[in-house]
Amino acid sequence: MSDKRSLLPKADRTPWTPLHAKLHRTIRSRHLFERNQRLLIAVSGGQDSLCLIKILLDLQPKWGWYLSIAHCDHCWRSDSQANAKHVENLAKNWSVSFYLRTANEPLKSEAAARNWRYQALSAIAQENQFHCIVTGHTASDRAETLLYNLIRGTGADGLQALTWQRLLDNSILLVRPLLEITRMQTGQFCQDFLVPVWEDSTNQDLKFARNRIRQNVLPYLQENFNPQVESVLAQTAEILQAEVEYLEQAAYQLRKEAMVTSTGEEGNLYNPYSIKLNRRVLQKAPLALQRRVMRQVLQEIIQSGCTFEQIEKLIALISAPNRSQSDPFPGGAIAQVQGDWIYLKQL
Ligand SMILES: Nc1ncnc2c1ncn2[C@@H]1O[C@H](COP(=O)(O)OP(=O)(O)OP(=O)(O)O)[C@@H](O)[C@H]1O
Repeated sequence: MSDKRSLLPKADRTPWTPLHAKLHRTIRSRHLFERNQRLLIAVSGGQDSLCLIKILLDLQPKWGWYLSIAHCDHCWRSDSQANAKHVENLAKNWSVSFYLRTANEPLKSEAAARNWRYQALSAIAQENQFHCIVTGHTASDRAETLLYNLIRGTGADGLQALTWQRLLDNSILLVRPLLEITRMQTGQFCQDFLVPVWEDSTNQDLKFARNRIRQNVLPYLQENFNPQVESVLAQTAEILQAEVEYLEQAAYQLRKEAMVTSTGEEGNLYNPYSIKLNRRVLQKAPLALQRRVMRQVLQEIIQSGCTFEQIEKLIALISAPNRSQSDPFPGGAIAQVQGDWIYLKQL
């Protein structure tokens, strides 16, 4: 494995800007990266990820990172191959190693494309000893995600969905260092320093909900309610992130307590076939934590997301008469009250 540092010749570096200073500060204060770390940067060719890689290349001499670029060709658009070539050429110009993954067949939906992309990026990272994948999600993406999930009804967890760091399935860390920088700022940066952005034609396509939020809803809110709507929504996501983390930890503790049997023996937290919850313990807890415990438990037995109604059915059992039981949940499990306990069983 070559460990040639990706170091831009001085002439190719952009001058130090407030955006450089901001990102440098964010990385340091949030401990996003360490010195000399190997970082795999996911570059679509759009303004956000190009701004990201350009600034990271400029910061590289201070941090000693080894930077590489990964691009995923979804085969979605007629120009996707040309897009990939464009990113490859930029990587070559910047003397950065480049990894490409191409989908075997066109991906049908945004969600399918995203899933495939994270799998592809993880595979590249794993094969090439990167423990960290870096994406160009911005404060604007955060605001859009918050609005999108609010409309879908995901609750606080969905509203804080774009976090600074997230562990992917294979223990590779996904890091999003641009969450305090808006799309307006990345666009201005690329324009000022002639960064050749590849315009993604699907960004204009209003058949995608996210584009309608970006192009119709947010400008409307900006004009008619609050010119700073994007920043305040991103800030709300930041606040919610800490609150959700706190509540999830508290719920985990409560669940542990509720699973301890009268003999002091601990129920198996991870075995969906042996879940029993103590109603006396749950009755004393606030509703917010009761709901989170029930959601954690349900997700394990259903093996996917659960609905508000399903959670509320379980909540009702906390104070229901003895022998009450729920209707079967998807997958066939039911919940049943036996004295102080709620048992969750596969039928
Ligand atoms: N085809 C791709 N190949 C590699 N990384 C990608 C690709 N598409 C998106 N990403 C990564 O995911 C981030 C967010 O993706 P999203 O779809 O919101 O961005 P985009 O509008 O396609 O492009 P950009 O964020 O670069 O302007 C990007 O900033 C980039 O880091």
